[in-house]
Amino acid sequence: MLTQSTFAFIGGGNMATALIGGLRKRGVPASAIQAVDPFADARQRLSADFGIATADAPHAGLRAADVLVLAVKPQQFREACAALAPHLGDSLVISVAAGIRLTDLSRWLNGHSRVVRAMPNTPALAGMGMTGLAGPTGLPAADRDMASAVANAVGKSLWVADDAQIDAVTAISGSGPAYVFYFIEAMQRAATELGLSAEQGRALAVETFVGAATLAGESPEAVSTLRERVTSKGGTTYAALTAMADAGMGDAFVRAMQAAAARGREMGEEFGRQ
Ligand SMILES: NC(=O)C1=CN([C@@H]2O[C@H](COP(=O)(O)OP(=O)(O)OC[C@H]3O[C@@H](n4cnc5c(N)ncnc54)[C@H](OP(=O)(O)O)[C@@H]3O)[C@@H](O)[C@H]2O)C=CC1
Ligand SMILES: O=C(O)[C@@H]1CCC=N1
Repeated sequence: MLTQSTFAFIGGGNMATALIGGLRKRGVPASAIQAVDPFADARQRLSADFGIATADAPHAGLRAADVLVLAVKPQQFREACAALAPHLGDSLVISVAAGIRLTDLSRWLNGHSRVVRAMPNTPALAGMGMTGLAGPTGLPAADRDMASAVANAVGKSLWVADDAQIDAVTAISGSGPAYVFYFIEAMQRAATELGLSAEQGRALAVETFVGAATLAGESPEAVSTLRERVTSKGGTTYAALTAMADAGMGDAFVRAMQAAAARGREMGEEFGRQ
């Protein structure tokens, strides 16, 4: 499916780079991918890394794209749609922007209905992304399959029932890598305070995340059971988890994700009002 199709990216930053890299790895030829970005450095990097054609503004050639991926910042989104609209053909349009609602995306593209809202994450750069997807009622099955295939080129994906749930996906897995990095940083700091080097701390923390996440992914057991199995009675893990509970970390963590989801909804209002 992917190798028979043509792709255009509007915005050539982090997310576009991850997705273009994934498509190339899946065998999509460079000649089937193009990108638009006003930033000369971004264009140069994309041509050097992937050998794809780039342009500084939307143009008639975009009509030929089977799939158009909108990967600009939410603040730049409406303007990017306005510039794209005169050159939009019948492409499937996939937006990866946080907060931007499907109804606004469609409205800004003059009622275009072949639209999908996607929320990937930066592990996509390592081919281990997780992407949430939502589409309008009546989205053709072929468009759903294509959006899944694009997302799966950089990892895994799941569909949610409606657009609003993408704000929840954003709070959990879209922003999620930052929470993991935050914990790795804290573990690294603790390691140095406990007499290990920063490099040793990083290696221990990273491998622990990789190992624990792999175990949780492979095991049919509840995650709480996996946690309990580490926690020997009266032992070190119990001491650590008690300190975390005393500090209210679990609740604080849930509140943090509620704040992220609320910000996503707020961005939808803020940028969708225009
Ligand atoms: N980073 C992340 O973890 C995730 C990000 N996202 C979403 O992905 C989107 C892109 O994020 P990211 O890749 O990190 O951002 P970047 O800033 O890396 O990339 C955006 C690029 O788009 C360019 N641009 C600005 N205006 C236009 C325009 N009108 N037409 C074409 N290109 C334009 C920017 O140029 P310039 O720099 O000159 O403005 C920049 O090069 C955002 O909407 C974000 O919400 C989704 C999931 C995760
Ligand atoms: O912080 C943000 O708004 C974007 C969306 C998910 C990750 N980064």
